[in-house]
Amino acid sequence: MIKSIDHIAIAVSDLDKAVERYTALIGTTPDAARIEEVPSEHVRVAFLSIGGTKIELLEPLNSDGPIARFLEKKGEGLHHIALETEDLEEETRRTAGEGIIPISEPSTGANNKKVVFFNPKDTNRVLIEFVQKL
Ligand SMILES: CC[C@@H](C(=O)O)C(=O)SCCNC(=O)CCNC(=O)[C@H](O)C(C)(C)COP(=O)(O)OP(=O)(O)OC[C@H]1O[C@@H](n2cnc3c(N)ncnc32)[C@H](O)[C@@H]1OP(=O)(O)O
Ligand SMILES: [Co+2]
Repeated sequence: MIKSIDHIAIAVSDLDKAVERYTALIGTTPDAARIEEVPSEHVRVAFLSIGGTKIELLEPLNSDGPIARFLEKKGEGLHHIALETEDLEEETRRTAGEGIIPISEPSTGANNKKVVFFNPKDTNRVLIEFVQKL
């Protein structure tokens, strides 16, 4: 079952500036952001909590990954929506039954969570991530 919206992700070219801007917008301070690098996705990421969900700001670590490609082609902006589930395997089996198949096998995302992505072509041109706490 999908429980909640875990995060809404925005691709940015300068993470530190984006953290300043978004914490100013939300009404908190930059030290409220949880920042980490996820080399497997070629990103540096900041999470800002809002109520029960989060904004995820994504900056490319290098020119190889999906965020670098996205910025090059589309520029900064909304990148994906992540939905939280308690059982990623069960949920992806369920979606496969509906003809919606993940792009790749589950991998480890930020905060050591298990994540999987769906092709935006299958979801009305919005990239969807499923995420499970381990
Ligand atoms: C921090 C870790 C983790 C977490 O814990 O939360 C993350 O969030 S990591 C986030 C970054 N990782 C990913 O995005 C992984 C999944 N993404 C992919 O596999 C690829 O980016 C992609 C979606 C399959 C597209 O890759 P690729 O085919 O290499 O890029 P193209 O530029 O050729 O795009 C093809 C097609 O897809 C459209 N597209 C690309 N990105 C998006 C997007 N974010 N939202 C909507 N549509 C997107 C792109 O416009 C192309 O469309 P057409 O031009 O119509 O073919
Ligand atoms: Co994400």
